[in-house]
Amino acid sequence: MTNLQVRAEALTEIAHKTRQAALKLGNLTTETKNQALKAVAEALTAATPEIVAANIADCQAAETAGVAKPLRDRLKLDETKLQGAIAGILDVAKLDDPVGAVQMHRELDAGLILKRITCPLGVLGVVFESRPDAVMQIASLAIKSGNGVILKGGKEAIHSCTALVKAIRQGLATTEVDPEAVQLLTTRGEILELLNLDKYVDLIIPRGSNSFVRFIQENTKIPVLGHADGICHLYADKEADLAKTVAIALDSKTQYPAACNAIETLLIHRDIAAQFLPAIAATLQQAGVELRGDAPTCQILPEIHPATPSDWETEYTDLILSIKVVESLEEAISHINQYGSRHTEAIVTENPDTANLFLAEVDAAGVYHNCSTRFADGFRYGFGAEVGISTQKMPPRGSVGLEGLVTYKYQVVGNGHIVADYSGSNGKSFTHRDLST
Ligand SMILES: NC(=O)C1=CN([C@@H]2O[C@H](COP(=O)(O)OP(=O)(O)OC[C@H]3O[C@@H](n4cnc5c(N)ncnc54)[C@H](OP(=O)(O)O)[C@@H]3O)[C@@H](O)[C@H]2O)C=CC1
Ligand SMILES: N[C@@H](CCC(=O)OP(=O)(O)O)C(=O)O
Repeated sequence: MTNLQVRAEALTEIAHKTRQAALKLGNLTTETKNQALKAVAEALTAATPEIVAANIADCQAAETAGVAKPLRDRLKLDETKLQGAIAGILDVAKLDDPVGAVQMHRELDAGLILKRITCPLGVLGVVFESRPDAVMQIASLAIKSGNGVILKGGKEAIHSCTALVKAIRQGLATTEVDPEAVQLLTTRGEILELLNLDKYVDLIIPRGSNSFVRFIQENTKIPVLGHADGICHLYADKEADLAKTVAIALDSKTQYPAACNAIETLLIHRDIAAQFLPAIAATLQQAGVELRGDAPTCQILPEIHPATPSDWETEYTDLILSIKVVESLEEAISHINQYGSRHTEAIVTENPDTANLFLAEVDAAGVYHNCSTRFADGFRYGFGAEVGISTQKMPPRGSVGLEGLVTYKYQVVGNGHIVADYSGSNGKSFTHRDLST
C-alpha cells in the first residue's frame, strides 16, 4: 500500500469511529450532555499548565517564523483567555438543548399526526485558522447539539490544539459521551482525504480565506457551510455624531484587528469629511493604525498614504484602514455591495430613515446602526459560543451557534392510515389542524 492509501484508510477509520460515537451522542439526554460539558471544563482546568506550555511553544515558533503580531495575538492562549473559554463551555451547558424541539405539531386527520422535530446533523468537519480558543467553542457546541466533530486548526496552533483536544477527550472519557466524538486532524493532506468521506461526514465548515472556502466547495460532495473573509465597512453618514463615529471606528478597527469582523474600510460622506477626518485620523493613528486614503481623503489628511484600487478589496487582518469619501448614502451602499464580503456592515447616523435604508439595502449577514462591527459574535449575541460567522446567504447565516448545527425530521404517526383513502372524488379530506400550544 502507498503512504496515501495508508493515510486514507486511517482517516476512514477515524471518521467511522466519530460517526459511531455521534450516533450515540445524538440520543443522549440534555442532562447527560451537560454533565459531559462540565467534565470537559474540569479536564481543561486540570490540564491548564500543559495547554499554556503548548501554546507558548506555538507562539514562540510563530514569532520566529515572522507571523504578524495581530495573528500572533489571535494564536495566544494564556491562562486568562483559557479560563474565559472554559467559562464559555459552562455557558453552553446552560443553554437550551437544540435537539428534540418540536417545531411543528399538526393533525393531518383524526389519529394521523405530523411533527417536525430537530435532530443533530451527525458528523461535522471544521477547518479553522490558528485560533486555539475555537477548539473549545466548536467542541462544546458540537457536544451540546449531539454532533461528532473532526477538527483541524491552523498549522501555527498545532501544539495548542493537540493539548486542548487531549484534555477534552480525557474529560469525555469520564462521562457517557464517547471521546471518539471529538477528533483532531493536523495536516492539509488529511483535510483533502476528509473531503472524500461523504459517507461519514455530514457538513464541512471551512473557516478561512475566500479562496480556501471556494476550494473546499469545489472539491467535495459533502455540504459546505462557508465561513469566509470579512471585508467589513463603517459608513459615517452626513448626519453622523462625531463622538460616536470616532469611538465606533476605533473599536471596529483596533479592538481585535485580526478578527474577521474588524473593519477594513471607512466610508465617509463628503459633507462631513473635512470636519470629521482629522479627529478620526488622530485617534486611529494614536492607536497605531496606518491610514490609506483616496484623493479627497488625502487632501484633508495629506500625511497619509494614497489608497490603490486593491485596497478596497483587501482584508488586512492588521492595523491598517483604507478611507474613501463618498458623495451619498447610495454610493456608500453601492461600494459596500461591490467590495464587501457579505459579513458585517455598519452605518453611523442620527437619521433613522437613512439608517433604515442602509439596513435594508446592504447585502450582508450583519447590518448595524450606530454600533461596532465587533459585536458580530456568538457570545455577544447570547449564543454562548459560535462555530464561526457564515458568509453564505442560505441559513444558517452570520454567527452560527447551536441552532445552526441541527436539522429536523418530519415524524408522522398514524394507525394504519393510507393515502388511497384521501384520493379520488370520494376521498377523505385532511383536517390540517394545528396542535402546537
Ligand atoms: N467568517 C468567519 O467566521 C471566519 C473567517 N476567517 C477568515 O479567514 C481568513 C484568515 O484565515 P488565515 O488565518 O489566513 O487562515 P487560512 O485561510 O490560511 O487557513 C485557515 C485554515 O484552512 C487551512 N487551509 C488553508 N488553505 C488550505 C488548503 N488549500 N487545503 C487544505 N487546508 C487549507 C489552514 O491549514 P494550515 O494552517 O495547515 O495551512 C487552516 O487550518 C481571514 O480572511 C478571516 O476573515 C477566519 C476565521 C473565522
Ligand atoms: N466572532 C469572533 C470573530 C470570528 C472569528 O473567529 O474571527 P477570526 O479572529 O478571524 O478567527 C470574535 O468577534 O471574536
